[in-house]
Amino acid sequence: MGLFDRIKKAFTGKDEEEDKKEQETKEAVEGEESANDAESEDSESDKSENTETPAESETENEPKEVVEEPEQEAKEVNEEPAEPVEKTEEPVEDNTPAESTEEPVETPSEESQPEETTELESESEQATETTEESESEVSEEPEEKDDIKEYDEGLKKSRNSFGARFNRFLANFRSVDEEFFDDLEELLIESDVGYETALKLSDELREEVKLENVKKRSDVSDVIVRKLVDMYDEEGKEEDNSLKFSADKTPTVFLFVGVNGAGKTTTIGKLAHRYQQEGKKVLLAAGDTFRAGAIEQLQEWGRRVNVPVEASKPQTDPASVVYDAVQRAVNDDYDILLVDTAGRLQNKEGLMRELEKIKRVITRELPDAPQEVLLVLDGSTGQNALSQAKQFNETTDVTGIVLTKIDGSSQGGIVLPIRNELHIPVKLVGLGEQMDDLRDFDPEKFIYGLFKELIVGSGK
Ligand SMILES: Nc1nc2c(ncn2[C@@H]2O[C@H](COP(=O)(O)OP(=O)(O)OP(=O)(O)O)[C@@H](O)[C@H]2O)c(=O)[nH]1
Repeated sequence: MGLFDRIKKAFTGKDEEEDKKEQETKEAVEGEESANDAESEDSESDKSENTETPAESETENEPKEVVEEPEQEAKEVNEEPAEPVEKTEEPVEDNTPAESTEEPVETPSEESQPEETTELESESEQATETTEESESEVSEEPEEKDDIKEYDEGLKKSRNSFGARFNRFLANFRSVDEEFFDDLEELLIESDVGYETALKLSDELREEVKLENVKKRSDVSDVIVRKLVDMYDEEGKEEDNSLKFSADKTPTVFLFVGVNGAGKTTTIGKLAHRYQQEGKKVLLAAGDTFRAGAIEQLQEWGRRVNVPVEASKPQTDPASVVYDAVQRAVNDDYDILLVDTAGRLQNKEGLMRELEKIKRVITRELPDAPQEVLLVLDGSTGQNALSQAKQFNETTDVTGIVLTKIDGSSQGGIVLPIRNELHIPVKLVGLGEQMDDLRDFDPEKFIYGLFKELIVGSGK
């Protein structure tokens, strides 16, 4: 089952096939009803014969109920989107292996990442065993529920912005012709799904739309959103969104790169808080010795979350600060070292050389480190974030992306080209400025947050 259907089934209890069947039943019933009406108009005497035939009167009554039921169900789901959290267990169950089973069992990551995995796995089991009871069970797992809610709220602006564009596009829909595909490409490019993705999608849709014989507005909407969601799902089959940790007792090192103001220091502060709360020994390294104030900013975060910072004077060689930090992390048995770096130097080449040097220093001391080179991108900058990612990726071995400032941004759709065109996994998402506002990236919840009305409400 594709992601579109998994989300749909999770929130409405039925997939596209079931939906289609109901639609057909409904149309059949309506057809039958109008045929019956015509018959009864034709002849008053026939009317008595019809009502006497039990088989016919049954078919007239039964399907009517089938049609009414789902409509009501869908209404409820649309009105209270955050409620059916228990139902999200199903898509998560389908996708979990791709995301989390690859994590090495012995690594410390077990303590952070798999917390969710275990929770989701046990939820899945419960789901198959006791679907009826799960509503009350979910209330005992507020963390999961809050997580969905945060994605839901954080992506509201992105969702509304795409939804508004999409509705305008649908309002103009007359028939599936060349103008339709031109408008579709424009819509997708405007919506930041990425140029290549937009063209690929519209090409694939040409075929699919023909095959599926799309005529109605709701069909068009369904086919487009399904394709968008399933293409994203498909492109991510090999993607591992979990953070990697040291496989032995040596410290794990995460190196943070990205342009000024993207949110590196804030993300480091949030992560330090997370691992500190989990009982890990965390050290920060102030590797941005270039920007005035950057060291103090990191030290301020260190004080807030009660984590030490290895720092030196401004303008010192950042590689030497990082060297000191690695030595300290090894000698004092730290679990995690988070390294801040400069977002800008005199020129791009200089910056990239500096990053390479920092990386070499780390690897010389700890051959398996850094376990992650995390590129921090300001998610609210849309296409700009995408081109930054392309540039960084050309010169630095980026292992994952942190997408910040998704809260209040209308550019959440940027996750689509990041995956479809760059193939770098998003690993963390910033959903606010506070220390708790950082989430492990969950592609399914993110996609639900982006398109929920268009998926859940599709075909209605
Ligand atoms: N709303 C929101 N704001 C964020 C988020 N992450 C960071 N910010 C804000 O973005 C601004 C810049 O963040 P920094 O962490 O200083 O960015 P930086 O990449 O370290 O910047 P430099 O130190 O200049 O290289 C700050 O005001 C943060 O509070 C987020 O997820 N959501």
